[in-house]
Amino acid sequence: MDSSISSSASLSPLKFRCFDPTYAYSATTANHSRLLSNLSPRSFAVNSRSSMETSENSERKIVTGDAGYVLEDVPHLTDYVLDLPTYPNPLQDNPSYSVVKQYFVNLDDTVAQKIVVQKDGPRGTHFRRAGPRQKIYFESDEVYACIVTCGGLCPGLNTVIREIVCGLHHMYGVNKVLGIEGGYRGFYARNTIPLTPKVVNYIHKRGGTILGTSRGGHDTSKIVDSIQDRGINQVYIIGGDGTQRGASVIFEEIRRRGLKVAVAGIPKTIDNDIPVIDKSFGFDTAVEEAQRAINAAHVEAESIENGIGVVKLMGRYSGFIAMYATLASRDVDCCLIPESPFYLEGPGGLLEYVEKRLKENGHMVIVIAEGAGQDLLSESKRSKDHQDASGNKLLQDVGLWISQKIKDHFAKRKMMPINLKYIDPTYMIRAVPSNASDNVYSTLLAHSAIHGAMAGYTGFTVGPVNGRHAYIPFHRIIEKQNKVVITDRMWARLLSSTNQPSFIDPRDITRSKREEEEQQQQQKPLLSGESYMLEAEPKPQ
Ligand SMILES: Nc1ncnc2c1ncn2[C@@H]1O[C@H](COP(=O)(O)OP(=O)(O)OP(=O)(O)O)[C@@H](O)[C@H]1O
Ligand SMILES: O=P(O)(O)OC[C@H]1O[C@](O)(CO)[C@@H](O)[C@@H]1O
Ligand SMILES: [Mg+2]
Repeated sequence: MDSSISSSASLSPLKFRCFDPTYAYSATTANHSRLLSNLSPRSFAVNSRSSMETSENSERKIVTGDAGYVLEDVPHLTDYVLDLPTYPNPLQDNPSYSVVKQYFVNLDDTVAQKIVVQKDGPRGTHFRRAGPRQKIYFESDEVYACIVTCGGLCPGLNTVIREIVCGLHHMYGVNKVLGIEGGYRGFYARNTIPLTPKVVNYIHKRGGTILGTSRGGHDTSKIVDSIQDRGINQVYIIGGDGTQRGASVIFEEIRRRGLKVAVAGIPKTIDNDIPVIDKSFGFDTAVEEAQRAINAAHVEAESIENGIGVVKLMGRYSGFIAMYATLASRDVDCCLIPESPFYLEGPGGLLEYVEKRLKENGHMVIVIAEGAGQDLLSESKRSKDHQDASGNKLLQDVGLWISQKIKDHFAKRKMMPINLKYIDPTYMIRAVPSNASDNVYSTLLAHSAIHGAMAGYTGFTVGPVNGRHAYIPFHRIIEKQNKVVITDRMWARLLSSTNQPSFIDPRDITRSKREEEEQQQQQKPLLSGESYMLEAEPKPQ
């Protein structure tokens, strides 16, 4: 019996559920049929809920247990490839690792998404714990891996590349790793780079990605053709939400073709906008670097009468960098993020607050995330929607816009001369090498991805959930974005540290809370099993 099955089967009593009828095809094939034959036929329940946005065929492997326990499992090669042989994990003979007690992850280990629980509350969603398994599905000399980086830059990309190459080599004796140049389109339109531990030895000290990156150019069948033609059987895809969507489609096509190819996603996003995981690599480095710009803005503002420093930071839809840099700095008087609407004119508006701060303090610092206030800009400039090659909305420069608005306000009113300095460090923050903690974090992500692929898991993104690395099915990563919740304590801490007005109409707070509650309600059936057409019966003991 293969590892995924034994692990699932031992979580008894179990209820197997899926959300898409296409699951039936894999359930009746390969090893899963053996597992399912051990369960009551009624335990196979189908729900009419629509499948995820980008991959219509996506299946969801849901295992339920006692007390509202739910495992949102990831696919395994044995779901659709028949009779795959297994091999002992070479790590057990590795001098560095073999001394570790219980080095291999217990097949039943799962990681809880919700760790604050009540006595009688449901245990909630869990994910399969990441880490090395005793049995693996690839022999060392059989593996032909490739790595691709897509989307915008992020500190730590080179570290992840380095650690995939070195991890595969040192832990599993894999020598064939190919770097795909220039993002997804590199699979079919660019050269490849053979990657060895020697080639990647020093790359973690450099910013960017040695492989290059791009937006757009995702042609699924050409990409999978290239994977198939080259004989690649492990695909490591490093990128943000768009990239993970692309990875999900690639995985679906690979499964459709029945290929023994593991697809592992490593989440990269400087904006920290990927849900489920604790945080993304490079985020700490970005916040640290952002603080240097805030310090400069503060020094400039403080040194001159009525000085105003404006710093624009990245954050297209999520203002995490701005929020954390502001909280860390304590020199910021106002932080504006996409999640928190604001207005300029009138009582309680931004301009009134700027006047107040200058009168009280003689200077002020404003941090603004690039996605903040875009509705105001669009109104004033009547701009058309422009998109980048991946379909992401191109933003207007809110930093320049707000600086001009503040200048115009004080000029018009002839009340006090101001000195405004606008600093835009956005790309400087992205292009630096990762700091020490992001380097270690990136290493763990790379290793978790390798262990997962070697153990035959596929169609997953790896990342820490409450501090423990887990394998998360693609659909959970791409179904929504991680955003700052402005009704949470962290944003309240920020408001209290800057003393800025919340700029929010109390009615908006009520609406936001209601939306959150509704969202939780929508998820409830998944946790409690209420919406399933057939209720599963526990396996007879
Ligand atoms: N829905 C999708 N289906 C297939 N491919 C996609 C999809 N969305 C995006 N991609 C591809 O993923 C790659 C990266 O996407 P995108 O430019 O949005 O960056 P990202 O991965 O979200 O990173 P970031 O936004 O953090 O810079 C692009 O090559 C794009 O074509
Ligand atoms: O200019 P580029 O490379 O398209 O990237 C800009 C975007 O990439 C990000 O860094 C990540 O999504 C955003 O914060 C930013 O809007
Ligand atoms: Mg993105």
